[in-house]
Amino acid sequence: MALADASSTTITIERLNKSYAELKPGKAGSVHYIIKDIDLVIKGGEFFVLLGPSGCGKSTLLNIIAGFVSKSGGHLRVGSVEIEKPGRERAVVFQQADSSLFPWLTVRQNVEFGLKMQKMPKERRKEISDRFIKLVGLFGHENKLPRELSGGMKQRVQLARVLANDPDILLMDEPFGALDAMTRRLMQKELGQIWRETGKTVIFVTHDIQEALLLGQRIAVMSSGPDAHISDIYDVPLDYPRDVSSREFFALNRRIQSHFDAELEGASYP
Ligand SMILES: Nc1ncnc2c1ncn2[C@@H]1O[C@H](COP(=O)(O)OP(=O)(O)OP(=O)(O)O)[C@@H](O)[C@H]1O
Repeated sequence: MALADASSTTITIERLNKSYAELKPGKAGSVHYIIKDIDLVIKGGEFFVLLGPSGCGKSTLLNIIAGFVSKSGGHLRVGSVEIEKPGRERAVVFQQADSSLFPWLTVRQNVEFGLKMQKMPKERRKEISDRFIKLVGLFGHENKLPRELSGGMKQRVQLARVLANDPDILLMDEPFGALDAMTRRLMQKELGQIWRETGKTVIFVTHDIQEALLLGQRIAVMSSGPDAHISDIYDVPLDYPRDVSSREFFALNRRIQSHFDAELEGASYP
């Protein structure tokens, strides 16, 4: 895999808004903002984490970057190109693999799907799928159908398929949220290694502070919605692989936790 050119994969977000028409009685005709006036620059090659409480708008922001959801205002550029729709340089790994895998295709056929669409010759496709099937630890399972796999294995197929397509930008929406603790840790390690090897830009959504600290170079904390915005950005100046038991890790964890505690104080569900 070639290292991506950093400037062409820098993501620039300016005063980005997403609003929907208000449906509550008495408010018809007005709009409510899910996210409001978000400004961010995510550098090419960066591992960037979006951290925030459930329902704050993380997936909405990620889906706008993916081009699946339209923005209501502001700007979003990859390199110098304004983004309005999905593109091959961006790929999404979803929280649930089930909705993204083709149930009638084997593991190998799922991984090779995008390459086949590009009309890549069979031998080259096999070389690539072999590499990523091995990388995610599914060697020996390549002829199984999704229904014959565990949840964690399906999630790994999804990751292998996305990586096989070699996008410059990986958009990951709580991709390990449904996995057991051990598989989750393994996948986090694999992802960290892949990122270090390839220089891809990664935007990783999570609500887990420890996961954010294990993976991210920077962690953007989103405020709880409505009108969600980036309330703070933390640099994580720790070497990889990170040691959860180190004093620095623990201190950062506590700092971010107290950020949330302060936000939660006085907050209530609508
Ligand atoms: N099509 C829509 N119409 C109206 N409101 C929507 C729509 N899609 C999402 N929302 C609202 O936007 C808010 C943010 O949702 P989003 O899925 O982005 O949050 P999230 O931070 O990813 O949550 P979680 O961590 O639970 O997945 C929620 O209040 C949700 O109800």
